[in-house]
Amino acid sequence: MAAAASRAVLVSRPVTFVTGNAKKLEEVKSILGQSIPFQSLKLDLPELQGEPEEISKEKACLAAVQVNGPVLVEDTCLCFNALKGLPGPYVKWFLQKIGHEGLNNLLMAYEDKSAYALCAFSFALGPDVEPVTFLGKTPGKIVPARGPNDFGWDPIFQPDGYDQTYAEMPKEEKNKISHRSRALDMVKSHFAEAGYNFSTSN
Ligand SMILES: O=P(O)(O)OP(=O)(O)OP(=O)(O)OC[C@H]1O[C@@H](n2cnc3c(O)ncnc32)[C@H](O)[C@@H]1O
Ligand SMILES: [Mg+2]
Repeated sequence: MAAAASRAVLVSRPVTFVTGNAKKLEEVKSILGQSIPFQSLKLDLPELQGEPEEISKEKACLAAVQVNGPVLVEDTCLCFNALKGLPGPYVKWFLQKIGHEGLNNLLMAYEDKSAYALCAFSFALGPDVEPVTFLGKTPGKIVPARGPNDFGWDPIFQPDGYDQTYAEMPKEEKNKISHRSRALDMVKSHFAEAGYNFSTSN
């Protein structure tokens, strides 16, 4: 282990975090701080249908071709246990079409309002390199919207152990326990173990 940590792997390009979502980028910046230097690229990548891990991996492959270098992407899901994990990766379209109230109404027929937020980060060193994926999960429940409406489904997701929704929490609090920060903890460990040393001069 100590040997792995002391081995430096020089990578001639900086890591690019590719997303079309400014709010995700804001959170990733504040969670990573200076721990992983990265640049960002605003691109709305096409997304396959399927399991979160596969969608995320495929996004990384497409991003690596566009960037022609190391990329980090993520795909976020909101999964309702009563609906066997749906809407999951399709929550973006549900949110756009039926909103917070519609998402709550999907659970009207069920007593079980439990849900989980899931983030699948994928990292690829470049095109033609198999991406690695890191999953972060935060359990909670779906509630009628409370708090500022500035990021996706934050107002209707109340994490377990809290009486505030993600939207009502101070950002630093959400970032300590969120699906995104849990997945990024694993990304950080992976980078530390691999000993990557990314050039930031590109
Ligand atoms: O370009 P990408 O990175 O794909 O950005 P996106 O906005 O398309 O994001 P996703 O495909 O991952 O779809 C996830 C949906 O969930 C929303 N979302 C993502 N993370 C969230 C979070 O932490 N809290 C609330 N909503 C979130 C996001 O706005 C989308 O509507
Ligand atoms: Mg997307």
